[in-house]
Amino acid sequence: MKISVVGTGYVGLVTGTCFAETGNDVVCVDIDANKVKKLSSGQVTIYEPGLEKLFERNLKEGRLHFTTNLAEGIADAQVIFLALPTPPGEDGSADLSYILGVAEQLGKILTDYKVIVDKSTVPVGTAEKVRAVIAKHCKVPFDVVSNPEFLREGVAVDDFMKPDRVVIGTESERARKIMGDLYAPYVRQGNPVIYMDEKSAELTKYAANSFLATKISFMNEIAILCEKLGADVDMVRRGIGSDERIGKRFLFPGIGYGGSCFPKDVQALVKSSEEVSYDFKILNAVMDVNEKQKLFLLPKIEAYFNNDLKGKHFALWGLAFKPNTDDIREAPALYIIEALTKAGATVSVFDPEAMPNVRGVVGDIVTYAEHQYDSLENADALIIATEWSVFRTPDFDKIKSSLKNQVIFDGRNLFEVSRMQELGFHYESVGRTPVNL
Ligand SMILES: O=c1ccn([C@@H]2O[C@H](COP(=O)(O)OP(=O)(O)O[C@H]3OC[C@@H](O)[C@H](O)[C@H]3O)[C@@H](O)[C@H]2O)c(=O)[nH]1
Repeated sequence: MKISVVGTGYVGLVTGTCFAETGNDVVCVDIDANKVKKLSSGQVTIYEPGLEKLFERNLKEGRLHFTTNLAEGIADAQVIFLALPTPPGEDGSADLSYILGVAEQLGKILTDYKVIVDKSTVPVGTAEKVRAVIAKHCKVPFDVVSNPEFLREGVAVDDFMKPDRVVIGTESERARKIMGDLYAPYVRQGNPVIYMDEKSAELTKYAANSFLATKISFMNEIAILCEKLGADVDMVRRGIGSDERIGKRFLFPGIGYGGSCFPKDVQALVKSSEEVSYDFKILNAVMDVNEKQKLFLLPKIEAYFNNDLKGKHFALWGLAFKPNTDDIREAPALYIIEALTKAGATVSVFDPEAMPNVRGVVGDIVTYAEHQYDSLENADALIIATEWSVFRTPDFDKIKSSLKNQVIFDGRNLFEVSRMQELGFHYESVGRTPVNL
């Protein structure tokens, strides 16, 4: 099929590349001429494991093209995906100006039937707005479909190629047929293509992310209780996770969720609820819990250093909001850096991918270690904020010989408490008994 994808950010580039991978002819459109030049010359503009190989192959085999010219980009397309940013506005509601701006242009240039697909995360009622804007100028028939994306950073290619489900929101039989044909290669393993109305599809995306965020905040509160009651959150997690009604995934406590999706989507859903005079109590609590959880380790660190962090030096392992991405948006590590430096401490950081992005945000208020063990030099303690696999089985002797104190504050429960006891570390984590030396 001939596909056009407008917007080559995270969702757009993964969507375009993965559609080309099953033989579709894909033209990606972006207003950023510099980016289009890079992409056309074979340079992938995001860090995403596994994407580069697919991208290079489909570019080389002529199934993937890039242009800044919208009319050229959609000319032969049967389906046009809108993968444009919907950043939070001042009040937390989603800013639709990019999507409606492109819809306006499409209305003026459509010359034959097209399916226009909202791929971005958009509030309920957006498909209706997109249709109205296009219809203002357009003389030919078209359909608007809501097709939310559920891919996760770090495993985006897998999530797209083998989705748990595909959600298609439209009443049009014609559009349902086209979308069904397009996604058939991705659901061969039997996962469903779920057809529904637009509004339900739009809300499905927010509800999915908000439910996962709720699950995480719930487990983080259980972790707090475990510490107060002397229970072990890892045991509780296994005890409840083996109940199929609860499920094992997204039950890991830690220092809170971050990223470009959960914080924004939970806030946007609360905002949409307020706009219809509904107080979404659970999600307000989820946001509140998560805000506090990002600094969950601070009181532990302050208590260990007698509430005086002035002149203390910390090593911080992990900056990205989660492993396998260089994304630091709403990353708990940034909040920890801010709190420590405000308290007069210094921080030496290490992350396998995200240091350039952090340097762009906080500059030189921290030092950037060449290697994870370099960050430990003369540090009073090690803090862990992201569960990169490279941190999972470190050289504990090297840690011991580098740190001033054998002290680790672990925000992602990487290590076994009993092992840390054996190794002679003072070890504090999330929802588990601390090892006090
Ligand atoms: O058990 C868990 C799982 C996740 N998390 C945290 O939750 C946050 C989100 O993790 P995800 O893997 O979902 O991150 P992503 O933002 O890439 O994906 C999320 O938003 C985009 C949607 O399309 C995805 O479906 C959704 O998972 C991370 O900060 C992670 O550290 C936990 O704290 N505990």
